[in-house]
Amino acid sequence: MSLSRLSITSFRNILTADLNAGSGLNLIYGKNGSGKTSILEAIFFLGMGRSFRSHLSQRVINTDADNLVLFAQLEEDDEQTKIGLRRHRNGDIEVKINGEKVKKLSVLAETIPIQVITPESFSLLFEGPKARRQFIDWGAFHSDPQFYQAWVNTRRILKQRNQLLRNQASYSQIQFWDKELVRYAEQVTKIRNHYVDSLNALLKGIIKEFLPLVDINVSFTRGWDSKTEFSQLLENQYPRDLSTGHTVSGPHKADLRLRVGNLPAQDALSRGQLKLLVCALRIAQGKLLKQQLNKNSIYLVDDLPSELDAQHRQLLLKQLTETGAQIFVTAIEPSAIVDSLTCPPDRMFHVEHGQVTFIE
Ligand SMILES: Nc1ncnc2c1ncn2[C@@H]1O[C@H](COP(=O)(O)OP(=O)(O)OP(=O)(O)O)[C@@H](O)[C@H]1O
Repeated sequence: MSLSRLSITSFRNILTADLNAGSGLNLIYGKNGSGKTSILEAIFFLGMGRSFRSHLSQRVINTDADNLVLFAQLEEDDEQTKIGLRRHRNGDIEVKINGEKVKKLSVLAETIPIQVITPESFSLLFEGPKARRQFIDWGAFHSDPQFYQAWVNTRRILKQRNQLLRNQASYSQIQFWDKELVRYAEQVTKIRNHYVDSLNALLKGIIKEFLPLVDINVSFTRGWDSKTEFSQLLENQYPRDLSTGHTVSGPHKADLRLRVGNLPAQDALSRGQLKLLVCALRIAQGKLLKQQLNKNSIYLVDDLPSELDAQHRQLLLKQLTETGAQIFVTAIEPSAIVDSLTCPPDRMFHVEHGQVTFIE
């Protein structure tokens, strides 16, 4: 899977741009504020219907426009897929795949599996468990078709349960929902657990190359005490849930634990090492998807050179290119990437004041 054509209209400072991308490494370079990240953000927006930089999607629409328009042509084997997206300032979003209107944005994510590595990717480790859970769920979503609906159902029931708790409902009223909650929560947990197990096998090899001297351990925690059945836990914790007004433990608290010896990874590793660990996690995800579904991810790597020395830059680019996936990399100076590659980039684009130029 690769994106052969990308057309951007009224996205941040890009008024119009047309890129014919290569199926390998695409280098996007330009000065600060020129619009490099905006190109990656536009690709991400096409895959997710939202930005990776801002929760407020209207912020990505160019200040002088009412809506933004994105179009992409994807190639997989001999098949072509055309995706069009229009996002209005009032929040309306229209998506078409091969001319057909699409209602659920999850169809976009299924069509374009996207991996993002940005200088902010550390948040995967530093922020609360939400970002790490999203990391697991990206893989669970792609690797098991049952996951999405099971997770949607879990969240829906949790919401209803929490509403009842806030209304001081009796345990017998809550119990009705708990039966269904347990069923979906167990399904979600099983898929997540299985996914992290499969990922670990690949991850070990990648981490060994990136951080050979560090003993990193990655494990899955399901969101409640490992010795107690979920149904029992819900019953035991009812008084506490009632007093807090929400379900304290459950699959919505699942996490990925990253440890170096006895310490959390963020306390034991330098910033550069943390960046490499995040990259290793993302590369492992891409490789696993390729193994499981023979589907390539698209990697968006913003400001790749930052925080990395020349040796690790080289190593990261080697690992990324070896995945066989299409890669979009940004840098201020092209030499920061070109000098770390064993062969020239597939395509190069220069960005200046939102204008994108293909460099022959
Ligand atoms: N909605 C918008 N409308 C118009 N311009 C915008 C909008 N949002 C952001 N910008 C501008 O678009 C520019 C593009 O920023 P972007 O982050 O893509 O640059 P960059 O090349 O990645 O820079 P850096 O190297 O500093 O990360 C910025 O100058 C920003 O002020």
